[in-house]
Amino acid sequence: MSQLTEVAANPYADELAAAKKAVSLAARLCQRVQQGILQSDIQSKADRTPVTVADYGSQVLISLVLKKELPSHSFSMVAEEDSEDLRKDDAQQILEHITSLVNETIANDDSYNMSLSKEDVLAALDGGKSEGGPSGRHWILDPIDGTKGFIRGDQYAVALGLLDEGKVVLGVLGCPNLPSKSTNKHNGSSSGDQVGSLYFATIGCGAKVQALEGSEPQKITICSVNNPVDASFFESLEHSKRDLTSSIAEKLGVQAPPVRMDSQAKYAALAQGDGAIYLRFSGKGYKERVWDHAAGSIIVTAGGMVKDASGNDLDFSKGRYLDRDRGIIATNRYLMPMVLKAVQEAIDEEQ
Ligand SMILES: Nc1ncnc2c1ncn2[C@@H]1O[C@H](COP(=O)(O)O)[C@@H](OP(=O)(O)O)[C@H]1O
Ligand SMILES: [Mg+2]
Ligand SMILES: [Mg+2]
Ligand SMILES: [Mg+2]
Repeated sequence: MSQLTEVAANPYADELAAAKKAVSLAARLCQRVQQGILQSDIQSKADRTPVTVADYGSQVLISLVLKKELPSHSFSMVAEEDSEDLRKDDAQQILEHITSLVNETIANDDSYNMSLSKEDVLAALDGGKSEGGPSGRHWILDPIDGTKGFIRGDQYAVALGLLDEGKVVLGVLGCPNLPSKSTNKHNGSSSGDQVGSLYFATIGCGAKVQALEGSEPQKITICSVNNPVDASFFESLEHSKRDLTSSIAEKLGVQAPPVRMDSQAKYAALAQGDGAIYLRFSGKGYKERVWDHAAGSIIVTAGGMVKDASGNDLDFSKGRYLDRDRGIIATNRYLMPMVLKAVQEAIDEEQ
């Protein structure tokens, strides 16, 4: 397809190009930090979850690139991180470190001739405070999803979505440690597959993958397994109710052991057919955030389905939290009815 035809066929072509550029640049910063991560690069947030210099740096770079690439667009972003902790007196050193990481990443890429001050960094972070909602356009950003995996040296994802009138219309997932075909050995490449991929989808245009460093995009397809006995399932390594997911798997007759992986890399792996089902059930009372699912879910729904435990589509139009019934299930259209039935039975038994 010529570039002109592609632009005509995809109303979000400009936004997609900008989002891919932003995520690629942020992923480069993350890769550099992950290779030599130190204890001093990691902080604990008020909710006791970890955040690193790379989470902050990634969010700054992405908001910067989106503004530079789409100067005529109004800018609203719902993002995970903010500047509050970095404005404290004891955070000056880490703020300086983030600022130099961002400036070095920009300098190593020939696109922009600019240098940010610490104040610019703080202001860029606070550009992510939008509440989103049902009207207008809002970027949804998780600058590093799976921070715990990132710190451990495992899977993580840079996840950027676009919400338009309450619907996710575009998603880009940068997965620096995910092989683009087999994720069975998800800590590295075992079969010569490309490691480090950019997955993306725009509404109605299918999902594709390309190398993070740039290559011709390839279509990806979700697996077509229709017998759960032949299916395998993904779950979170850190946040999964394993008694419930194993009960669901047992009811389905799933034989393979669960594949436990951090971050929205699970959505990417599912979308490229590495497994058949993703089950996400976390502890009671935990409210899922939109940035943990926006990009990943549109990459899966290009060929498959993502539902809550009652079989409803996820509703991203309610602000920073996802409005949903318990649990999130992603799979192909053949398995979804069977998985939903098993989910209901397992939940009923649990009560
Ligand atoms: N108790 C909990 N239950 C479910 N998810 C949680 C959680 N605590 C944190 N999370 C979310 O789980 C995300 C990671 O996904 P996964 O569990 O699939 O690796 C985290 O994203 P961040 O790492 O961006 O903070 C965080 O938002
Ligand atoms: Mg976090
Ligand atoms: Mg996250
Ligand atoms: Mg995060």
